[in-house]
Amino acid sequence: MTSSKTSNIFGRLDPFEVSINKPNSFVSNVWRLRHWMAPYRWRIALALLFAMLSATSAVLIPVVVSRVVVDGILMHNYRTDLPDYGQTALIQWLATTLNTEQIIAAALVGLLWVLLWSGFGYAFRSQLSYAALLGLSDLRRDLFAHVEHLPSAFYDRVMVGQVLTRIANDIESLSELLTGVGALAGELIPLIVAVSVMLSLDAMLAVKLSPLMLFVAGVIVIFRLYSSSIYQVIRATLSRLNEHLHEHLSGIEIVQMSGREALSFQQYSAINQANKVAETKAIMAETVYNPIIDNISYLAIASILWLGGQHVLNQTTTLGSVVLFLQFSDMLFRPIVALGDQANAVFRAAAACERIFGLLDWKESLSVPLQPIPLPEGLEGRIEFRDLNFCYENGETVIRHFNFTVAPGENIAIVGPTGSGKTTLTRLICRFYDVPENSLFIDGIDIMQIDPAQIRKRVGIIFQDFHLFPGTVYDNIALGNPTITREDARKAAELIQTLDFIEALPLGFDTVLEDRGQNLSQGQRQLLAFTRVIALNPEILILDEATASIDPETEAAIQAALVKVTANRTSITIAHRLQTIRRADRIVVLNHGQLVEVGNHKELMLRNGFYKTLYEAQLYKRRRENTSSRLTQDV
Ligand SMILES: Nc1ncnc2c1ncn2[C@@H]1O[C@H](COP(=O)(O)OP(=O)(O)OP(=O)(O)O)[C@@H](O)[C@H]1O
Repeated sequence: MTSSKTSNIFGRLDPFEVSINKPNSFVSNVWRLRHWMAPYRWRIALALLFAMLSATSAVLIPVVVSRVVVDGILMHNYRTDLPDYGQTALIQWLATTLNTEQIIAAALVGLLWVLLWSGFGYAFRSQLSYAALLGLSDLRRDLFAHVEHLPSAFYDRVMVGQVLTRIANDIESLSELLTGVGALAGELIPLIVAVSVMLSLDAMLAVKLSPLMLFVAGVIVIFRLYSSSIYQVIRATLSRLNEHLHEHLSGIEIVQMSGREALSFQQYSAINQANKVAETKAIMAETVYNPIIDNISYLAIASILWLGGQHVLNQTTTLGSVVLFLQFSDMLFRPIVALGDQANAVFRAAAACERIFGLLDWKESLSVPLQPIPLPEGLEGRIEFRDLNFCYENGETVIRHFNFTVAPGENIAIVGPTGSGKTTLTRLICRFYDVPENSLFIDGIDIMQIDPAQIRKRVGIIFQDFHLFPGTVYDNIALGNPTITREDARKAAELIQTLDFIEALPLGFDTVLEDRGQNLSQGQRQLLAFTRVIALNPEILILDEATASIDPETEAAIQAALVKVTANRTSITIAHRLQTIRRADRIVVLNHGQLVEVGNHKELMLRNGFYKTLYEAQLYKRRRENTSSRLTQDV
């Protein structure tokens, strides 16, 4: 029995198609971030404590100036009914202790609060940024671990580049959000402290000023709603510009060969123009917005002088309190403006959260048996297809009623026109996809009852597009498998006749392969791919057109080595060039996913069927190519 394939929360949608317009999802997504931030909660708590201490110090600076210096020292108006948070007593004590004037003591205490304000502010920001960095680095690691285990079917639909940019860019957006929220907390705490001080000094004046704050908040909200749509267009056009650049530069030779430069230029210019229009709108909006915000703060100063002045004349407040209100005006507006400035980061983070968690929640996986049947120690290598039908996600059946048995140790070749299903068959044996139960067996065990990881340890495959990882030659042969020693790698290289070329490299097996083996020739890269699979010593070997890009001399060496490695080992070779598989025990001929003929080369040629037509067509094509290349050389 196998566990059923887990359904995903977005049905058939991809995580990158998920709309961000899901009410409440942002709040719940941000709330979910606590899972990654929780290990750093003490650091966050410490950061918040520093923020409070910084805010308190920030508020005490104006208190010293207004209540002690203006009201007390300059106006001699010591009103004990108004709070001064112990500053008058502290300054008087300091003046007596230092035997100095009160104004000097006030300046020293003011300096102390300035130093504490900046010191605690620095400690708050650094602790919070570090906590965000650690939490998001854990999230990035978890995301990578998750995408690494998503099955091939997922990557058939979603481009790898898309996953990469999502992991990089979306985490960056979250980082902006977390540090932005931290910065906001750093502004909001002084705001709260300032408002409570203002209410305790002159509640009426504070209430009279509140409509102005609401007006500022309204202006900011309207502006940010308008600008967010512009910034969305800017982001979309920028990423399309990048995509266009990437696609056209990576295929620059094809673009130039097919004379597509002008068309490509036109397309790029059109997106660039759309970006320019949006950027211009953004510049216009910002140039109107910034002076408005600046002028609003002057309006606040004027309102405080006007309303506060009346209170001073009525003797309901002191001059020092008005000075304090003036000093606080910046503290009141800065958080509201900062909140507006963070709006874009919040919109970006909302989309990023949606995609990150959409990807993390993507539960697509291969069916894994609850109690897998272990593969026997020494695998015979019998592969049995019983009326196998298979279709990819798009629903079209690509393998139809396929019945065939590969005997232990047999060397099979699969041939057929392009798109006939050759590669698909080999991918099914490697269990990159789920197949219907009781349709594919290895050594008599239904492949759906075997743990996929087990299968991949016992089946070696050389893909058409083999992949070399950053690292040394040895790293690329062993691929982190601790059971493959250097000696194994050496033996494999010897068998496949790659030892000479590896030892000729500057550091032999320790030579670092730059940029996916760009410092090797195509043939050398393919030889390494062969060495890798032979070092693994798999019981079943699959070769997908693996000799396609090797020069005749290297190919001859490989063919000789292959005779050795395929002896007494089940092997399946997909080869487009039919001359290379003439020695196969049996050749399976596929057409439109169906088995049309089976037999060895001789038998199939005698049958005068589909294989013979394919073979002769290829021979004819090859002769024509050779003739035309000879003619070109003669000319
Ligand atoms: N990942 C995929 N998702 C959807 N359809 C696919 C996928 N891979 C292959 N196909 C389709 O399945 C069919 C068989 O493809 P397959 O690659 O197995 O053929 P092939 O015989 O190996 O072709 P070629 O000789 O060109 O490599 C084709 O119609 C192809 O378009």
